Amino acid sequence: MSTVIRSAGLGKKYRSRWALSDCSLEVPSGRVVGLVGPNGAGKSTFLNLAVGMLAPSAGEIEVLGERPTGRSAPRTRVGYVGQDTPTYAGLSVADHLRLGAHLNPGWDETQARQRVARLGLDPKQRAGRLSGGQRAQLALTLGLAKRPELLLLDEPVAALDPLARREFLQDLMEAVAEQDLSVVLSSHLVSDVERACDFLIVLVDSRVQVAGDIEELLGSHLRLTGPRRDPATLPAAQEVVTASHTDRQSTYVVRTDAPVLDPAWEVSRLTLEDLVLAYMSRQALARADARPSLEALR
Ligand SMILES: Nc1ncnc2c1ncn2[C@@H]1O[C@H](COP(=O)(O)OP(=O)(O)OP(=O)(O)O)[C@@H](O)[C@H]1O
Repeated sequence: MSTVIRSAGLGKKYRSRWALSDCSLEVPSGRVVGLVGPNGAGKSTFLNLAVGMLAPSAGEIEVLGERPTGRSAPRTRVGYVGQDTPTYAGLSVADHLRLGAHLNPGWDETQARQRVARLGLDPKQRAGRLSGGQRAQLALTLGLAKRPELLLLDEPVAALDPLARREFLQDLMEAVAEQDLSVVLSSHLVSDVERACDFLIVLVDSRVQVAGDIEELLGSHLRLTGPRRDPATLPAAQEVVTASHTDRQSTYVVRTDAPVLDPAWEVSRLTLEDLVLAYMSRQALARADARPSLEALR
């Protein structure tokens, strides 16, 4: 398996506050990676470090085998579309395509033109006169036509209407299949991740909570419901992600590779949303310093 992003102990600090801390990851190539987390979790910070717009305060990051801020940074091999869908207000759609062709050795003119036509964007229209969603589409078109090996997208679909969003994710999956492309996209929407992604990173409070192949993660997480039970009595092979209790009943989300043999438990699988929410609420509990003791969670 080759790796497109590798980070070890990566961190970024603003004054005394860590925007990203202790991030150690290996992102495999040829995947569409969903980077999910609440506002302020550190998603943009991670993407900015990967594209070389920020330098780490701690640890290191390699993208396509190179340091993103170094001399041999793979700038032409990495596409990036930021949250603010960067376009030049005074330039027309056609000007943007010309600029893209000028700046990028691997520029795919046909793809860019076809996409602009399919989206119904007027080549003569200035970017400043496009709607927010149209500007986002233009920025995404530029990102794809660059034909990067790795495409980093920060909230790419936030400004798009539901149909446009679905079509864009479809385009992305086709590009991955046809162009030998890897993608990391940040999103608040688990439904988008579910539709397009096969690898998940959950980031909360500047820390990676869980990362891995989505099918494997869904296969190794279970919900156990049964008679009320203290977490200390669970087998060591069952890592507790979340726990909640009523007077008589306990519900755990556990990570385990071993089968659950205890007949007292009703065992069920998680949806991707359940999984993401479990890791988010675990971190929220840790933040509130409410360890999952039976009393605290009553
Ligand atoms: N330039 C900056 N100066 C100071 N703090 C910053 C700066 N940029 C980001 N931060 C802080 O770093 C943390 C992580 O921010 P980041 O933008 O990476 O989060 P995010 O997960 O992308 O959030 P969102 O989903 O809202 O875009 C936040 O607490 C934010 O306030």
